[in-house]
Amino acid sequence: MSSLPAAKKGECFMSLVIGLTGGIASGKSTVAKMFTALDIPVIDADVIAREVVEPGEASYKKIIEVFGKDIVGADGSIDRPKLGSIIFSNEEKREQLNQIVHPAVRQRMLAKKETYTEQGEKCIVLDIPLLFEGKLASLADKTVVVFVDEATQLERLMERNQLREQEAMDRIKSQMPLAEKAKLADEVIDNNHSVEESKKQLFDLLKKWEVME
Ligand SMILES: CC(C)(COP(=O)(O)OP(=O)(O)OC[C@H]1O[C@@H](n2cnc3c(N)ncnc32)[C@H](O)[C@@H]1O)[C@@H](O)C(=O)NCCC(=O)NCCS
Ligand SMILES: Nc1ncnc2c1ncn2[C@@H]1O[C@H](COP(=O)(O)OP(=O)(O)OP(=O)(O)O)[C@@H](O)[C@H]1O
Repeated sequence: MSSLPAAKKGECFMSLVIGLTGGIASGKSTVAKMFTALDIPVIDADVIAREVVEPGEASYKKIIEVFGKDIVGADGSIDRPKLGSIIFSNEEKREQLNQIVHPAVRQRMLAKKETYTEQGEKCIVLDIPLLFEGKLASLADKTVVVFVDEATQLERLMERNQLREQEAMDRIKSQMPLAEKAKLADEVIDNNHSVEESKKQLFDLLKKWEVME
């Protein structure tokens, strides 16, 4: 099985843009890797959100203005665990951070998407945890939610990030409930079971959308 080849230069062509979303630790990155393995480009909002707050970036300076110098670690970069512990338990602070970071993320994601479209990619994935919260669904032709029930989400999040239950619940509650996201999506991948089962669901979808043979 393989993904279809990119269009030739100059060929009249539209990319299928898939918005991949879900909740924290629901399995977006796990599914994103399946796209990458098919040579389908994935633009990851979490990666870009790290890039735009590197020292020297405009968002880095704004974060220090709002959250103070204490938010900078010994190496000069933003202390992410510290910033996380502030914003996941305080909605007002979270909103302040979102207002600094999200416009920069959106701009950089759009530029990358444009580049892939110009290269003639048949399918492009935007991996955006806050696709619905940030009203970004219009960037995609199709939306896919990676779904897990809350107990599984909590267990996987605590395990992966070594968090206590309350800290993990704060992070889960800082996002739109996954069941609501599932209702808004075009398609849902049920990731409560094995990774192989999720892969099968993804492949069925890609065949339906004629991205895969
Ligand atoms: C708070 C920060 C410093 C914590 O960094 P950390 O390295 O611990 O986590 P990471 O960035 O890998 O995010 C992990 C997950 O947390 C969730 N998350 C991150 N930011 C937010 C937010 N503002 N609101 C709700 N959920 C969020 C997402 O599901 C994300 O996949 C960081 O997440 C951040 O800068 N967030 C603001 C930017 C943002 O909204 N990023 C999400 C994609 S645009
Ligand atoms: N089907 C599965 N079975 C068991 N473990 C899984 C499954 N899918 C994902 N995981 C594990 O659950 C954790 C969360 O998965 P992943 O990192 O893909 O989620 P995510 O949605 O990208 O998270 P985040 O939004 O926080 O970046 C990881 O430790 C991953 O290995």
